[in-house]
Amino acid sequence: MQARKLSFIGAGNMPRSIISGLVNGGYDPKLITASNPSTPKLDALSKDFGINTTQSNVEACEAGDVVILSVKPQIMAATCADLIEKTSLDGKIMVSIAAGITTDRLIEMLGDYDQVVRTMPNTPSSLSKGMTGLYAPDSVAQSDRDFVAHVMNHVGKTLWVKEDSQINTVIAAAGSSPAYLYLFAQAMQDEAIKMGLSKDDSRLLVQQALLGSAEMICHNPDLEISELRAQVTSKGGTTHEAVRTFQENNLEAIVSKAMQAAVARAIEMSSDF
Ligand SMILES: NC(=O)C1=CN([C@@H]2O[C@H](COP(=O)(O)OP(=O)(O)OC[C@H]3O[C@@H](n4cnc5c(N)ncnc54)[C@H](O)[C@@H]3O)[C@@H](O)[C@H]2O)C=CC1
Ligand SMILES: O=C(O)[C@@H]1CCC=N1
Repeated sequence: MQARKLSFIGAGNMPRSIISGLVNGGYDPKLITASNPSTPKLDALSKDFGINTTQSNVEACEAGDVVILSVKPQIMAATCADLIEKTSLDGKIMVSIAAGITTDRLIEMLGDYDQVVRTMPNTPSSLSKGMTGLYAPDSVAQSDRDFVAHVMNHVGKTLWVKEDSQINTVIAAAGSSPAYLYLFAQAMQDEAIKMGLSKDDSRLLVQQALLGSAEMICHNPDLEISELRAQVTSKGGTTHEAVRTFQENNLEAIVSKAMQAAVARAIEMSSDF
């Protein structure tokens, strides 16, 4: 696929993860520009990945064929208003990674410019183990959809959803979920420390168990996740007791409530911003 110039408006954690995955995956850093009001994050991006940087969003926008709006949802409207006032978007594909900004709202923020793709990536993108959900309105050509997916495929796997609202499910299941898994990992590490192991040894046990379990899911697509669990759970054994404890304490209900809370917040954000 022919390379295009990419610009990131906002240079925080998420764009850094994507840029890291892109450059490490062979994307030419000279084709990438990022903007941010302050310089420390830009300096780090320039030093670590050799990309172009600027403190001007307008300059970054003008440098890109594909412009990835990577600011916090709260300032998306003001950021877009500034861009459309000071420069032309003609011919550009505008991509949002923001949670809780619907595609219709994004088009509105961009002065009815409808060449937009809404995406929802996650931070493991920095290791090219990311998961990105994508949605685009009918106005976006297939070649442009393919290019945006091609960019995000540099940093992991991609999944197109058919409706804008399904991006909220992507948020709950993949955008936010690394934090749930870190919470779980942290709780396990803390308990192993209480049981007498060092912090490093506890972390090693937990990280390798999570990594191996994720790989088991990936490498056994024909097995239900519940079957993988059954393989660990010897009758009358230790796992049975631990899983029974989770289930008696409603782990599934807690996960359901937490995912619903993420979706509810995304919906709330779409009316707030
Ligand atoms: N962190 C995550 O796991 C994920 C974040 N997102 C989305 O990514 C977006 C960015 O999130 P993070 O990178 O985590 O936030 P962050 O807080 O790390 O970065 C925000 C950046 O925007 C910069 N900024 C502030 N005002 C600006 C302006 N007027 N113009 C340009 N840049 C400005 C800040 O200096 C900061 O570097 C959000 O919309 C969030 O919803 C999406 C998926 C996952
Ligand atoms: O917490 C958030 O709002 C962003 C979106 C998904 C992950 N972080």
